[in-house]
Amino acid sequence: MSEAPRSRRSTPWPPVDTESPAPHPDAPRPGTKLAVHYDQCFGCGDVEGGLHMRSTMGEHALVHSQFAVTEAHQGAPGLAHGGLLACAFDEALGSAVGNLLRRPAVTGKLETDFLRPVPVGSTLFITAKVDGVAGRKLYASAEGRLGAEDGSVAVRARALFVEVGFEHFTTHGDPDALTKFRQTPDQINP
Ligand SMILES: CCCCCCCCCC(=O)SCCNC(=O)CCNC(=O)[C@H](O)C(C)(C)COP(=O)(O)OP(=O)(O)OC[C@H]1O[C@@H](n2cnc3c(N)ncnc32)[C@H](O)[C@@H]1OP(=O)(O)O
Repeated sequence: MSEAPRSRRSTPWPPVDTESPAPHPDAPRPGTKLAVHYDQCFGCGDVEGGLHMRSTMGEHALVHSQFAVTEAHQGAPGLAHGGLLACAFDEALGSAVGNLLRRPAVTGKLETDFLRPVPVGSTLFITAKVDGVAGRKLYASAEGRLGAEDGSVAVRARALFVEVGFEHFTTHGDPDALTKFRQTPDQINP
């Protein structure tokens, strides 16, 4: 298959004027393996049937994640489910926002382009970056390549994350959320 056309994307990105994303002074150094942000997270935690994603801080403020597609992730026989691929990108994009900016945020909008089928047994190499910041609005994008860092692009995604206070998690989720984040080795924002 030839390289997927960028023409599938017609709208500008980020969609509003933004400032360049300045990495937080405490952002992990390039080469750092990023720890699980919450041990019960479906994307990166030690959850049965979860995605078990692992991420590393790269050069040039890029975050590299890997998603190994197993039989538990199928939609059609032998192929990854698109919703789970979207989940993998939500995780990878969130990891880029959380680790680079160290600002607690949740996904407001997530857009995916599925360019090639992703087979069971393959590994998707996802590279994510923060594209811009406009107040509480944090824009990020990613692409996933099949089998290797320089493999064919199979999926692209972009997302708006919205910065929230920690009361977002304690009010809407678990009142002990802050403690639970702190029990994990590397949380969203200590
Ligand atoms: C190391 C860390 C690794 C972390 C990895 C985690 C990966 C997983 C991340 C997730 O999956 S988070 C879970 C899924 N997301 C949610 O549950 C969020 C649910 N939605 C909300 O809680 C609220 O809608 C939200 C906090 C996103 C926004 O509500 P707010 O009342 O705080 O803000 P508001 O609605 O005023 O929006 C703020 C700005 O964002 C804009 N906005 C919000 N949602 C939007 C949207 N969907 N599309 C476009 N713009 C949007 C909104 O227009 C506005 O723009 P302006 O400031 O210019 O007026």
